[in-house]
Amino acid sequence: MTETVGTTVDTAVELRHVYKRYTTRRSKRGAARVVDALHDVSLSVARGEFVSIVGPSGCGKSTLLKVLLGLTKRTAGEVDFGGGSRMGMVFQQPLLLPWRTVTKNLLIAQDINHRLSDREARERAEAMLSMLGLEEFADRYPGELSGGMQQRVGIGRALMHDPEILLMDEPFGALDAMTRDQMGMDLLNIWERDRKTVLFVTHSIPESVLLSDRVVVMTPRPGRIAEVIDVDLPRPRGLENINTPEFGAIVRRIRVLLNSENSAH
Ligand SMILES: Nc1ncnc2c1ncn2[C@@H]1O[C@H](COP(=O)(O)OP(=O)(O)OP(=O)(O)O)[C@@H](O)[C@H]1O
Repeated sequence: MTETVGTTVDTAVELRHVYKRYTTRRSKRGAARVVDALHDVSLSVARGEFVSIVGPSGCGKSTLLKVLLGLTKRTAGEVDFGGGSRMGMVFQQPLLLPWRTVTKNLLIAQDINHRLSDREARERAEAMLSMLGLEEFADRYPGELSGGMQQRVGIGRALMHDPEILLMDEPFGALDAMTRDQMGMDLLNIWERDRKTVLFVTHSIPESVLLSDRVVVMTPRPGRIAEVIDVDLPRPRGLENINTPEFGAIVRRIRVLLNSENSAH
């Protein structure tokens, strides 16, 4: 591994002392409202690493992803992308266009920027559908798919342009518990294949432990990093891991951390 100053070439993204303050416009009577969403966040994510972010509602998890995406400007600090900054984003809702078929939904970005030849794009969409187990649904419309299938299309769409980093904001939050577990396993399978760097926001501590190499635990607003927990459970992992004492111990540790951070405020 070649070292450069501060980062290694194997760093996918590094945040250094990142702050985000939202300032809402002054209303007729009141003063401008200020919300400190991120406070001195420093984090280095290695290429191919799966990192989850957990923390209480409103602590700045989505803001962190938005800062990385460039959807919102950080107030201070630095962000470095070591291996390229092409990102794919998956939201809680799959946000598919109901009037386009599954294949055409995968091809949305292609139809806008024509980065690939149409043939290449079509082939990639086909390969994506087969990886997601959705070949038979290529010509169906989103409304004909279950919630889990729709979200799988959402993940496929984010992967279509081979992003260096996959950002996921509560991607399984709208699914029922069983589908959610299954989607976690599907995501792990996809990840085991090409080891994308993943930043995954979730409210579920077991989900974060099952999927991740490390779990970033954040404090209530303004979001700081309370601690980063290593999940050194062997891979490949499966749902049966959840019942092991090692798994339970890590879940408990994160829960205790979140509770103590909550009560400190
Ligand atoms: N565009 C905005 N303008 C003003 N304040 C904002 C804006 N976006 C977010 N905030 C505030 O910043 C704080 C952090 O929000 P954020 O959505 O990042 O939290 P979160 O941890 O993702 O929350 P949740 O878990 O509930 O989704 C919240 O207090 C929120 O109200």
